[in-house]
Amino acid sequence: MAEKRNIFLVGPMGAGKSTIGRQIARQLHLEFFDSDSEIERRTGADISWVFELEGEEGFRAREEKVIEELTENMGIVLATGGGSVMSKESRNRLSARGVVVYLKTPIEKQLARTQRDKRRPLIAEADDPRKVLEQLAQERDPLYEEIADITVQTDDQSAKFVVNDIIDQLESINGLG
Ligand SMILES: Nc1ncnc2c1ncn2[C@@H]1O[C@H](COP(=O)(O)OP(=O)(O)OP(=O)(O)O)[C@@H](O)[C@H]1O
Ligand SMILES: O=C(O)C1=C[C@@H](O)[C@@H](O)[C@H](O)C1
Ligand SMILES: [Mg+2]
Repeated sequence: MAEKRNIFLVGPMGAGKSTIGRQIARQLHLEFFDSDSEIERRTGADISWVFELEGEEGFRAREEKVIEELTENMGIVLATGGGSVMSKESRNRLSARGVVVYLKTPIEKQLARTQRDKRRPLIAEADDPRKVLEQLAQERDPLYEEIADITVQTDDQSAKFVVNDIIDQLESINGLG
């Protein structure tokens, strides 16, 4: 049997990491984790509450710890938070311990997909969410690219199409599929 490797999804807010990660896990019969949900489970508070109480710095420390622990697994799918790649330690752990899938998504789509969601305090409270997303993209795109083994455009493709595309690409990588 092929070795069970991890699949890690990275990319910006609204790229579809949680949605697509969950579907990949279901199709491949792997366990699914989401670093944002894990932080919420452990703290008993939602993401915006953690930001409010502990600041972004406190949230990032929790995120790094969750990624450190979850990447110790074997054979999971992990949807990471959009800013997790800001940590060099997390980038190292993600690229060493699984196949990294980058969901590349234009700002326009990110805006449309994140409109009614309170889980993203960085844009929920911004006067100009577009500008925030542009600044984050400038800073983070090179970091997503740096660790990506597979890059998938999620522009106009349905979540189902993106899931199948990723599974096809995973199958051509040694040890998966
Ligand atoms: N390919 C797609 N086509 C259309 N809608 C999508 C697609 N992928 C995700 N969505 C929708 O976009 C919204 C945001 O997706 P999701 O929460 O999975 O993003 P995310 O990458 O996990 O964001 P975050 O980094 O903030 O956790 C959801 O409502 C989801 O249903
Ligand atoms: O891009 C980001 O910095 C974030 C993305 C979300 O997944 C959450 O982790 C949080 O809202 C911060
Ligand atoms: Mg998510």
